[in-house]
Amino acid sequence: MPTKPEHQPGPGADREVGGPASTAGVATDEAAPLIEVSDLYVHYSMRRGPLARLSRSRKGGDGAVRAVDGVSFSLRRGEVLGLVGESGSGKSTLGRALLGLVPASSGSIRFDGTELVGLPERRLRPLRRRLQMVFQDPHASLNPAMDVGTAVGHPLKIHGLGGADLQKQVERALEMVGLAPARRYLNMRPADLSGGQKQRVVIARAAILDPELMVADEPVSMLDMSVRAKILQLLLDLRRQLNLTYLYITHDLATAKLFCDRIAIMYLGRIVEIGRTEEVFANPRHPYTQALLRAVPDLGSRREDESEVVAGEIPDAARPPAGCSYHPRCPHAFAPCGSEGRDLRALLEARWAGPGEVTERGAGDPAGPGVGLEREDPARVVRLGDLDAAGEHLPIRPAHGHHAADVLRVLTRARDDGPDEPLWRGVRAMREEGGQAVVDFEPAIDPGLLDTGGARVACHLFDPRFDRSAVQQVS
Ligand SMILES: Nc1ncnc2c1ncn2[C@@H]1O[C@H](COP(=O)(O)OP(=O)(O)OP(=O)(O)O)[C@@H](O)[C@H]1O
Repeated sequence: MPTKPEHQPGPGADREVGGPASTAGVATDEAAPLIEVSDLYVHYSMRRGPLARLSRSRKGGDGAVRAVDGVSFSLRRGEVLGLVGESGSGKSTLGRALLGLVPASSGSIRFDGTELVGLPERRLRPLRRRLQMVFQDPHASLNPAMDVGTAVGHPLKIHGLGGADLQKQVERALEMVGLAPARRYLNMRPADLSGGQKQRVVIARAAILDPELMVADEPVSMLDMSVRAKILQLLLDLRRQLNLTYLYITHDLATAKLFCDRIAIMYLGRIVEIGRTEEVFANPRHPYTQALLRAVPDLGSRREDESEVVAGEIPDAARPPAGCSYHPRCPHAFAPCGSEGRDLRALLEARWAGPGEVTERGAGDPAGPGVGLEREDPARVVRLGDLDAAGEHLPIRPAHGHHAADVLRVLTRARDDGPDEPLWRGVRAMREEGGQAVVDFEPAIDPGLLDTGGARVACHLFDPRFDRSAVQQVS
């Protein structure tokens, strides 16, 4: 059973069909998107093995890592789209899926009109020449025993394109990536090259096939600062020379700003914001985009508080949060975003880890009724494991020796001490029923990408169906 409802698009949450400069709708080959991704899911099954059992028993998920969880976008020819997000957001998986390196679980990837999902390997093989990837670590991408000339010529041979002029093509490719004169490099091995030179060889090896789409997965993040801009410039030069289209995968917004026409911000398998680079940087809309931008020192104009980066950790993709996946970290989360038991548990545990406080012991407390200065360990009163259950109505059993009223006391105190915690905006009621405390949450609604007149954003703050007044008071 999925732990999260399938994507429920909000109004205007139709597919992303090309950037603002897109000529979608004009019936020419130039105007047609090179890549069109629709409702793509890539889940890694963890059905077997001890890790899967642990994952299922602890978290109650279906055991699948939802690495890409309903993604739609398109890419025009010659466009550079940046895919930005923290580690674990699903960027690499999405990039690999476009090239058929990991199988899609469902959805569609149309490349120049051909559906790639479900295409048999023998029909995918000829297309691979047109789809290339550059990885983060040039050292790991090259065989240390293979000289540069052989490495760069290798893909031509594999695709049966290595004719009599193979050597000339290799030299041309090397010179195209700035390794000139090419003859000087042909017999070198990776160990003879700097990091930047190695990445140039890797790029030459991809470019020699005259590809149309290049997925560049963190292509400069392992290089010295001094060469990063040069490699990015090289990729831009190749775009012009070869009419290349790029999907540029990075966690680094500063390079994305330099390199990309459009930016897609990815969070836990979803695109949460997509728009023209200038627009996203000048007016970030999604709270996650805003937090990412604040965390980039180079983009200091938006940085209000040194300590304010993206709070908390990216959640487990095997069991994404209810509603908006970003809600547990979002200071603006409100009723529809999806408060749930896990958020309550995190809040109680954080309180317990905080400074001591005056607590009132209930009649059933083993220490006897009274008042004391101590840390209030919620586990003494509440069966914390009950808080891990999903659903709008959360029954919570009192711990041994306690009553439902004690549980409600703990919860009420937590709320009174921090009424502005976004979690409480999603709590409709706390009540007693059949000897248990029950927390009723507001229904969690999964946000779809909404048109905001600039970027498209998956955030309920931009959905006119919802009353944001509770949020405005605190933001
Ligand atoms: N082969 C795999 N089997 C199971 N889970 C995987 C596999 N590859 C990636 N994952 C999981 O899928 C999710 C997305 O990972 P992915 O590498 O695509 O993210 P990313 O944003 O590219 O992160 P990074 O920047 O660290 O590479 C993560 O939870 C990751 O642990």
